[in-house]
Amino acid sequence: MDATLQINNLSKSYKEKNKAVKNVSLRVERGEAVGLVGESGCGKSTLARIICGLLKQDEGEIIFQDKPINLKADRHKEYYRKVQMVFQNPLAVFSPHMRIGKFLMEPFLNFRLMNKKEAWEHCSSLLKWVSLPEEMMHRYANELSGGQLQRVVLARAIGIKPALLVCDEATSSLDVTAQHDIVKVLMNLKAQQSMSIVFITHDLALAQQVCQKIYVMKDGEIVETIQSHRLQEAKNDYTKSLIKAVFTL
Ligand SMILES: Nc1ncnc2c1ncn2[C@@H]1O[C@H](COP(=O)(O)OP(=O)(O)OP(=O)(O)O)[C@@H](O)[C@H]1O
Repeated sequence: MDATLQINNLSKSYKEKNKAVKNVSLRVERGEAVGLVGESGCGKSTLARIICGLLKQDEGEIIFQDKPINLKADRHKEYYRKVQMVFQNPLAVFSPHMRIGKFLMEPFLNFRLMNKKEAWEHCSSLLKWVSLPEEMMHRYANELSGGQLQRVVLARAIGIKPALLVCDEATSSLDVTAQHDIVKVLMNLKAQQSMSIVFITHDLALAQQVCQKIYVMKDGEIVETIQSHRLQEAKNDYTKSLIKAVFTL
């Protein structure tokens, strides 16, 4: 398989936190969904922000579609299009009085991928893709629920056909039904497109549902890599404790 993303020996410290990410290596194949699972504070978001080019690593290398990433160089615009991110809180993404249509159309117009009419039509069809009615193009963000807004965010991210989608606790703020809707969209995506997904969560059961492969992270390090269907064969004690917590529930 071709790798969409290869990370080699990545480390990052903050002034207040030495080695929030320690010597992390991981690989995401084309069309593969990979889970990054660990408790709060283990470094998942730091890693996500580095992958998305929002933060610079101290050490290590990111190879995207066979080329090392240097975001200072002229490839950054292309990178920001090819790598899309969905964060935990959709409310933080919208200003309340922004129309959904305007929000959805923005990247297509900014990247000059379409004219206004084409973008409108394309975005209306994206809404259908995430099971929202087309008339929502006219609605304001503050008229939608958190789950509906997150589906809009997801529609925009996948609409420009990124090679890599990074979901950082994208379902954590949602109720179970809304969470299920988002997972359904991701599963459909995986089935229909060759997009790769990095799915970041503290919820091992959810990661197992969405991903083929899971990286377990603790205190900034990857402590185990395991295929989702082989979770029961986990060797690392921390992974075992996460599994036990799921089954206790
Ligand atoms: N901007 C920052 N400045 C200083 N320390 C930070 C900063 N961002 C994160 N940290 C610290 O780095 C460590 C890793 O944080 P990070 O947010 O990456 O973890 P996480 O696994 O995503 O946790 P959560 O799920 O709670 O967001 C934590 O100890 C955190 O306090």
